[in-house]
Amino acid sequence: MKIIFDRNIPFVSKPLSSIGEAIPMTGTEITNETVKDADAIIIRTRTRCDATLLKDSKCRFIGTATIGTDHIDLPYCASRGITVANAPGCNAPAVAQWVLSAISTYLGDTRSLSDITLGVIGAGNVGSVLIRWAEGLGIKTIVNDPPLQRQSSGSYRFSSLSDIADKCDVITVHTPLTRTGDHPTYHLIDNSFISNLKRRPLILNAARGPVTDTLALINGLESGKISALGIDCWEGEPNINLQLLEQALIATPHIAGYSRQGKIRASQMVLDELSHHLRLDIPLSADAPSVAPVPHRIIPDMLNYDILEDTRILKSSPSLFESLRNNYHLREEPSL
Ligand SMILES: NC(=O)c1ccc[n+]([C@@H]2O[C@H](COP(=O)([O-])OP(=O)(O)OC[C@H]3O[C@@H](n4cnc5c(N)ncnc54)[C@H](O)[C@@H]3O)[C@@H](O)[C@H]2O)c1
Ligand SMILES: O=C(O)[C@H](O)[C@H](O)COP(=O)(O)O
Repeated sequence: MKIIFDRNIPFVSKPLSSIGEAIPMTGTEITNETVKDADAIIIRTRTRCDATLLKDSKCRFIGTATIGTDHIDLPYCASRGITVANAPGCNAPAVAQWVLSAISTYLGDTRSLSDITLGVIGAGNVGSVLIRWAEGLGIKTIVNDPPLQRQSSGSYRFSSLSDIADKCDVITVHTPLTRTGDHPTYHLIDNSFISNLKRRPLILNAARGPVTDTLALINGLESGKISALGIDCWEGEPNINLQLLEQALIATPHIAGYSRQGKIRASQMVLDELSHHLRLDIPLSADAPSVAPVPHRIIPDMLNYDILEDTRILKSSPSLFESLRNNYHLREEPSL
């Protein structure tokens, strides 16, 4: 059994070595040539899994230690009988921590959290933790999620995007990146949405860069329709738009989900899925300490994340985008 894994995924090396030849590689070393004779690969968002990578490979399992799967050509994998597993929700609390820290930083001492209305677009794993924590902190929330609404889930009172544009002081996106289907999210936040904003909101993107249109964000800031931006996910990463970087209040190198707990959960989830795929009697266990349950509610003191320090570092060294991610100190999530 040969398994190739991204060397930046913590806590998997030992367990994988216990079941076969486990080879660590950087995301860019994982190529068609190197995966040809691999049975399984364990990757991050930095390895694009499509025909170019997988053609003529014997790989039948892809585990991505991430929430997002937009770097994987799912139809192609299905057509080749390749099982794909991700880590749903693994780092949702870390992203919620990033959003609430961004909002606190934006408000400073001038307004309190209970003064604002937060628009959450996408109420899945990340959005739902964020909504619960935000409401516990006294923030009013307005939720938009047409696919969830269509399933007539009773969890939220759903609103339209135009309601969000009308009523929100902060707007944050937590959708997958999709280009097809009934509700595509590519450039969901575009010139037309921004032209309808009524309250000069802070706009946050810790989902995927192309969910917001970079030029529309810059125009919105310059025209005064938007009062500030917080960007963790960028179009064209790692070659990000330097004007957007300069103008954003919060600017981080796609590390909103980078908590110690999130990484442990992600590693354990992909190992569980690999165990299932291989029908191992004893599931693989991540070589990591256990993680406390996610708190139902948090208090402001539990946010304790200096998002401006991460912003300062990226603004001073944008060309190090990828290396800042690879060497990021893993944050502690809010915990009781
Ligand atoms: N910045 C980071 O480090 C980081 C970390 C984790 C996840 N993410 C990204 O955050 C996003 C959300 O992750 P998640 O785990 O909550 O995903 P999820 O699949 O659990 O939830 C996404 C929600 O978005 C909704 N949605 C889909 N299309 C929509 C549309 N057009 N308008 C409104 N809502 C729509 C879905 O119905 C779903 O409820 C993903 O893009 C993921 O890749 C980023
Ligand atoms: O999809 C996710 O889970 C996040 O975007 C994740 O934090 C990206 O992590 P990476 O690919 O850098 O490990």
